[in-house]
Amino acid sequence: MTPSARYAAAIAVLDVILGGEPAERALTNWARRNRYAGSKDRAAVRGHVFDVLRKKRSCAAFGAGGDGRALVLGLLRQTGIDPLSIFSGEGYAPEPLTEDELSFEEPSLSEAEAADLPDWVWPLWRDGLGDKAISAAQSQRERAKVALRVNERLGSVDSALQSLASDEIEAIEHPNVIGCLNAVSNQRRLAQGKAYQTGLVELQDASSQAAVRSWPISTGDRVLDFCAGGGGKSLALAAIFDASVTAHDSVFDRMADIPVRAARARASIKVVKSEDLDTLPLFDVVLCDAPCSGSGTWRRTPDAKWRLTEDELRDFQDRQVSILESASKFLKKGGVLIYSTCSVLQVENGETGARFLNGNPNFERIAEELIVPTSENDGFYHCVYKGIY
Ligand SMILES: C[S@@+](CC[C@H](N)C(=O)[O-])C[C@H]1O[C@@H](n2cnc3c(N)ncnc32)[C@H](O)[C@@H]1O
Repeated sequence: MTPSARYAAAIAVLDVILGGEPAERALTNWARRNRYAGSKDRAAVRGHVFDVLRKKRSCAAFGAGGDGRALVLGLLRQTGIDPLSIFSGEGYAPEPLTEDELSFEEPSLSEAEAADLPDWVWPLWRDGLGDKAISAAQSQRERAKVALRVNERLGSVDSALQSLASDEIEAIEHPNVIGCLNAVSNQRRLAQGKAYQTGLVELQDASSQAAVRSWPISTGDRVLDFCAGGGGKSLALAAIFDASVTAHDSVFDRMADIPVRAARARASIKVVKSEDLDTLPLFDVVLCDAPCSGSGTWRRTPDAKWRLTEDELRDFQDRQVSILESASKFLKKGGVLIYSTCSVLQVENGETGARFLNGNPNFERIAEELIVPTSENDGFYHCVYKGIY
């Protein structure tokens, strides 16, 4: 496909997404209907679609409209690509620009438009991030890095870099987070590469890695990962602390990959059903990596940024408080309860914690950190509570 044809395809997919279809499904359906598109074409179309979704508001302002065509026009204008070179009407290119489209004046954007956030989210974002609000929002307008955690039980950073290099995957050490690498070339080879297949590296964002490393966990502690999902935190806990990790999730099937991932990492992680938790001895540490809006990771799932509603955000807080309360029942007296989200909004972070502490005065907060999203890492919040009697 020519570059113009890829943009034309992106326009078509965006129109489907704007009609209400989730982004991933719209892209998969497009690829099924257009079998001639090779893997590079699919990756390019996907890249254009996600670039637009991350910057949908500013693209609409720069493209003077809200449909796929206007959004792609707005994207090109923001990225400095001459729209005339794409909207040529030749072959499978988008139709040439109309006179209206050609008469463009640079728009003046509101703060929320420039931040590419919904109007109602912007004040919450600013309250959560203070003087970092604008830079954090800008970071969510760009593609995320591909971050890896070196499994230090299986090898060193150097051995991981060498193994990746033998598969022609170039990686560099993260500037601030120990044991974290950023894959900078041939990222699509990772999953089949030796380093990943042998468990020497695992995909995990730098902010999650930094947070896990800071937690007060000792070798041999019994840790319950109460909201384990696919097991990203369970694997990091097992690798970093050599802890005995039990994984639980209210949706058991979400943990289906944990045994395979744990075997690859040579970690021992016990996966349990909700009804079996009561039969286990109480834990030294309980982690609640709770469901949330994902506002710190919106560059990865940009359509979620535009779908979130105020009611859903309040519902998240209610669920988070209830999860903390349920999970804390499995903690030993004096144990450590850790709460984390990949959100930067106080509604889901400090406010959730305050409600939990209000109803549970037998806990005190001993540490709290909001990791601000940057080009190097996602946003992440974590808070450590200790049982005091
Ligand atoms: C943010 S995800 C967890 C991500 C995972 N810890 C990781 O690092 O890959 C939140 C998980 O919480 C689970 N969940 C939702 N409500 C829950 C509840 N009441 N009890 C336990 N888990 C719950 C969801 O099924 C989801 O898998």
